[in-house]
Amino acid sequence: MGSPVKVILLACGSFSPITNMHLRMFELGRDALNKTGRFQVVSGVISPVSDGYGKKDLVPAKHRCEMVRAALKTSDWVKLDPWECTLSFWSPTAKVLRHYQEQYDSHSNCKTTPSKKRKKLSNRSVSDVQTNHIPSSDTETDQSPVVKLLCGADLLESFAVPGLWAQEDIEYIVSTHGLVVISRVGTDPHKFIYDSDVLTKYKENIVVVTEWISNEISSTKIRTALRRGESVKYLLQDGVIDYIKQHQLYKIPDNTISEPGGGH
Ligand SMILES: Nc1ncnc2c1ncn2[C@@H]1O[C@H](COP(=O)(O)OP(=O)(O)OP(=O)(O)O)[C@@H](O)[C@H]1O
Ligand SMILES: NC(=O)c1ccc[n+]([C@@H]2O[C@H](COP(=O)(O)O)[C@@H](O)[C@H]2O)c1
Repeated sequence: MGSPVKVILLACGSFSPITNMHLRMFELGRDALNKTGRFQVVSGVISPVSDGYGKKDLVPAKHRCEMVRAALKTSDWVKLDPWECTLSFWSPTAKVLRHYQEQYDSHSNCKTTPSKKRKKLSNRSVSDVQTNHIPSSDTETDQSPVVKLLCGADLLESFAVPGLWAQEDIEYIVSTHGLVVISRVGTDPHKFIYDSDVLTKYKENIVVVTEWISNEISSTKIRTALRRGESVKYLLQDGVIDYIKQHQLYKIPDNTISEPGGGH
């Protein structure tokens, strides 16, 4: 077997706030890909969504980035990339993946001596990616890593929500990049892939990882606990909890608490 294809795992999401489950996703994804022997995960990247996404309870990007930075103090291979969230407008995930792939391709090209012709991953044919084509010639072994989307099975299943994803974006993501999907309570990613023609067509590019130690840590539940003044210790990194306390995030603003006997 040739040398494994290098992979960068990219997680896109709100991260409002980043939880221990987000961090665990990276460990599960890296283990699963490396164990196949076909891939070698070289790094992980967290790309928080822009404030322009406008989702409820999305605290400003600067806070979400600081919380990600605090959480990643315990990781030596996952990094924050603030590019997406410094934009004022929302970018579809396909565009985010393409951006990062181009960044890594151009970075790798800069490091290559002119005599070495590098085949750009973005120019790879779909069939190369589909079959996880392992390069054999000297000129090909030096390829830049492939950026794969690391996500929970709920995000995969959101592909079926009418109007949420463009069909060409789904096809681009799964054919050119590939997905690493972490199972989540209440989801059935294998059935979901079976039910979708496009996901079945590119199923070789989708790695489903079963989280046997299932837990339902979600940012939504963390925000609910914080709003109610309940402890979130051991669900978030301590540095993230400190940051939330310091900046008083996820509290009900005083002016929304009803006056006794009055409206808002
Ligand atoms: N408990 C979990 N198990 C598996 N995947 C998860 C889990 N929590 C989050 N993820 C994944 O992390 C990624 C980033 O998600 P996001 O920041 O939107 O988190 P979330 O907890 O789902 O947020 P929210 O509760 O605010 O909707 C998504 O791909 C999501 O599926
Ligand atoms: N059409 C799209 O590209 C599309 C649609 C919905 C969510 N997303 C992304 O999924 C991630 C998670 O979003 P939610 O927190 O709404 O589940 C975000 O990064 C968001 O940008 C992308």
